Amino acid sequence: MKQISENLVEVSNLHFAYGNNKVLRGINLNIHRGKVVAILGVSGCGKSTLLHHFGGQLKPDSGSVKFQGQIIHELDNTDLYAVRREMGMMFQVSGLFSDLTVYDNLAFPMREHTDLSEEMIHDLVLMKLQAVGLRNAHGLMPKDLSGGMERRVALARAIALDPTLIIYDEPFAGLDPISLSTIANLIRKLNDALGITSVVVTYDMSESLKIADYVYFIHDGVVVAEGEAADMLASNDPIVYQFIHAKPDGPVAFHYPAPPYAEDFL
Ligand SMILES: Nc1ncnc2c1ncn2[C@@H]1O[C@H](COP(=O)(O)OP(=O)(O)OP(=O)(O)O)[C@@H](O)[C@H]1O
Repeated sequence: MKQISENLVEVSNLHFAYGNNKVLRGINLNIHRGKVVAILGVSGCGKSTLLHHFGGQLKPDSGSVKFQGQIIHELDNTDLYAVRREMGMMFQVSGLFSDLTVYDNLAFPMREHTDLSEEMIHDLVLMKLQAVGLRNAHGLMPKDLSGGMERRVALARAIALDPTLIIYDEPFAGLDPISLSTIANLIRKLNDALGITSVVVTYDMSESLKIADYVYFIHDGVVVAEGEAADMLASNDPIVYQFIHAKPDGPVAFHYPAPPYAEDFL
């Protein structure tokens, strides 16, 4: 019998460069089934680039990403398509269709990817909206939603096809503190209620540490620290401390790598 690994996703020694810009320099991390895992790092450290390897939009220069034991970059189109269906995604930009109601935005992936009847889709759409507290907003257009509501609809759409994994890319960006807390709590609640696995990629340390089980800190294309969220909050590790307390000075350099300053003067 095939043994099911505890890890839903395994990233091994992942390297990737855009031309000469080496963004990922040997990332190693695992996403445990059933957990909320946060991947934290400052803007531009390569978080989105890493995520694009999960769905096979980018191919590694070396190393691999495995999803349920399958090496993503070795899959043919049919298998890659099947894997992507198991991954729900929610991005900072909601990506809702502006000319469709909330209901139709949610029904869209179901109509597109399943043979379910309209009656069944109706029940499922309302169930997903209920899960994010917006059942009665089904008739609204995206322009009528607040930023927080729009993010919740996007979340409902991310779970439309009952994914195994949900990937959140900067889910808290641009939200007021109350909406931000609502989204954070929903990420945790949905993860546990639906028995799924969640990856939250963000620069928002405080909110993600509140809801994550495990945390990876990324800097300069490698994992520089990792651990249980509760341990990270109490950690004296200088790198972790600098990240969590947003200190501009510390082991993580403020300056872009450069030769000594004096060398730039003639
Ligand atoms: N399509 C691309 N072509 C060339 N360079 C890119 C491309 N996408 C990203 N980069 C570069 O790769 C680096 C990492 O970008 P990435 O978007 O992965 O970081 P990030 O941590 O997700 O940042 P942010 O939070 O600001 O989105 C940056 O230096 C960026 O300029």
